[in-house]
Amino acid sequence: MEKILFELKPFLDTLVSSFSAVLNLEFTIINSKPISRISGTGVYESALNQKEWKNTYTDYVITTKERLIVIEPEKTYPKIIDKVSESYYSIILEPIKINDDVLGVLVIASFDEVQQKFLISNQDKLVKYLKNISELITSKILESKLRKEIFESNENLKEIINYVNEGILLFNKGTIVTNSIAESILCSNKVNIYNNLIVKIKQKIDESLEHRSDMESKIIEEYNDIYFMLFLELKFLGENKVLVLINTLEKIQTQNFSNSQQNNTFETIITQDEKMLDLKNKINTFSNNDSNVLIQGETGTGKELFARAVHDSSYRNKKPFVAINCASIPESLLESELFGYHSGAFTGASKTGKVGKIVLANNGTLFLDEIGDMPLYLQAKLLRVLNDSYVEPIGSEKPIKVNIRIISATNKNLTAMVENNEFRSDLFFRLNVIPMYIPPLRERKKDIQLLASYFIKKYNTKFNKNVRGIDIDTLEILDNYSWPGNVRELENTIEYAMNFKEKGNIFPEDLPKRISEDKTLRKNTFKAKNTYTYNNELTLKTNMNLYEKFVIQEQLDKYPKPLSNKNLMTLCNNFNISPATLYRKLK
Ligand SMILES: Nc1ncnc2c1ncn2[C@@H]1O[C@H](COP(=O)(O)OP(=O)(O)OP(=O)(O)O)[C@@H](O)[C@H]1O
Repeated sequence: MEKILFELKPFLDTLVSSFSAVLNLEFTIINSKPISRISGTGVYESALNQKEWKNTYTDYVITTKERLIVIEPEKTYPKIIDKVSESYYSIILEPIKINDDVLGVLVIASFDEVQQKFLISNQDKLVKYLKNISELITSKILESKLRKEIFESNENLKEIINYVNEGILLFNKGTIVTNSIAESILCSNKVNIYNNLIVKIKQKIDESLEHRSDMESKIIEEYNDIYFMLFLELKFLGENKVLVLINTLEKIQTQNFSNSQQNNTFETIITQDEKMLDLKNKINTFSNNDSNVLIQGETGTGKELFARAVHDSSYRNKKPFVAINCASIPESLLESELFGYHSGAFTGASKTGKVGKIVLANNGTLFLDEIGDMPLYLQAKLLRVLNDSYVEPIGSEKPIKVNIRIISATNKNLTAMVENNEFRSDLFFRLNVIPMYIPPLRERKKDIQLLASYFIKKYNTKFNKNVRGIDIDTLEILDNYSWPGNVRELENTIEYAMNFKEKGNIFPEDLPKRISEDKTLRKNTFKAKNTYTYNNELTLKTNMNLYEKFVIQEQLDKYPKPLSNKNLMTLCNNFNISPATLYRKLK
C-alpha cells in the first residue's frame, strides 16, 4: 500500500501535466511513506530527486493530515523552509487519504506574481479542484488494489480448479478464470470461436446472477456453416460469483437441430367434435406440468399435431421440439439417432461424433413417434434416461445431464404389447402419465366437412386458386368413406382434387378413384348392414384375410376407445385367439 502511488505514476504524470497546462500553475504529487516526489511540473520537475523533506509544507501536511493554504509563506509559516525555490508566492496542499492514512500530498503552487494573483482569486475553486483530484486518485488506488486482490485470488483459484477433472469457468467479481480442461474444450476445434463462446457464456452468467439461481443451458455457435454446441451447468455461488461447468463442444449438423415449429399449433387443430374439443381444452390444464404424455390413435389422426400443441402451450415452447419416428429409422441407427455417439465410438462413426435427439431436445420436448416400434433393448436405455436424467452417448463415459419432457405416440395397442412382453411395463407407466386418445376420422363425421373446407382454403392460398367448396354428392362420399388414413388422407384427397380445379365446387369425379368408387361399396355396405363384399381383383386368400380383418374390426368398433384390457381379453376369448394374433390379423 505504501508504494501504491508509484504504481500509478503514468496516470499521475498525465494528470499533473494536463492540469498544469490548463491552469498555468505548478503541480506536484508527493508520496508520503517514504516521502518522495512522484511527479511534478516546472521547478518541481527538476526537483524530482529531492532528498531533504524536514520542515517542508509537505512534511507539515503529512503530519497534520489536513489541507494547508499558504498565501504569504514568510509571514504565515516563517519556520518552514522549502528547498524547492526561494521564490514561493502562494501554495495549496491537499492530502491524498484512504481512511485516516495519508498516502501522499497533492500540491499547487505559484512562483510569480501572475500565478499568485490567479491562485488567490480562484482559491475556493482550486481547493475544490484539488479535493476532487485527490478523491479521483484515491478511487484509482482502491480500484487497482481490488484488481490486484482479485488477480491474486483468481491465481489461487486457478491453481485449485486445475485439479478438478472437469471443464470449469469461474466468474469472480468481473473476471473469468478457466481451468486447463475448460480451455482445451473451448479451443478444441481449432476454430476461432473461443471469443464468441466466452461472450455467450458471460451472457448466461449474467442470467444466473440476475436470477440468483443455478441454471442449465446450451450455447450454439456457428462457424463456417458448422454448428457447435456447448452444454453449461451454472452454479450461483453468491454475490458476483458463478461457477460454470462445461462439457465437450459437440459438432452438429444444421438439420439435426430442432425441427420445432414457431406457430402455435393449438390454433391449427380443426375440430367440432365434442371429444376432440374436450382433448384440446385439456391441453392447457396439463401442458405446464412436465408430465409425460402418451398419444394413441390411428395413423394420420393428428397425434403429432397434438404433441406440438402440448409443447407450444407449455413453458418449454421457446426450446426445441425434436421429433423422431422410431419406425422409420432402421433399428441399428435408432440408438445413435436417439443417444448420439462420441467421436470414433464405432467403425463408421463420424470423427466429430453426433449429438443425439435426446440431448438436442434438452429443456424442450422429445416426440417419440411410433414408440411401439422401439426395440426392447432401447426401451431399457430410454428408461434409464427417464430415471436418472442423464444420457450417455455411445462410446462416451461422460453422461450428459438432460431435462426433457417426452411425448410419445403410437397407433399400436401398447397395453396389449405390455401383456405380450413386447413393451416394457415400467417404461409404459413412465410414458403414459397423461394418456390421450385421438378418435379416428370415421368416428367424428362432423369434422369431415369442416376439415375439407379448411383444406380447400389452405390450398386456394397455396395454389392461388378460387375453389368454392364441396358439392353435396361429394360430401356424401366423403362422409361414407372409412378414411383409413384419417385426416392425412382427407388432406391429400382435397389437395389432389384441387390440382385439377380452378374454381367452383369439388364434384365426385374430381376425387381420386379409390374414394369416388368406394361410394357404391360403402353405400351398399351400409344397406347390407356391414357385410364384406368380395373383391374379384384380389386373390381368394387376400379376400379371406380382409374378411377376417373386417370381422375383427367390426367387433372391435363396438368397444370404447382406447380399448381396455378387460375388453381386449373378452374379444380375444370370443375369437379364441391371443391378443398378439388379433393385432397381427388387424395389420
Ligand atoms: N384436427 C386437425 N386439424 C388440422 N389438420 C390436422 C388435424 N389432424 C391432423 N391434421 C393434419 O393431418 C396430417 C397428419 O397429422 P399428424 O402427422 O399429426 O398425424 P399422426 O397421427 O401423427 O400420424 P402418424 O401416426 O402417421 O405419424 C398433418 O398434416 C396434420 O397437420
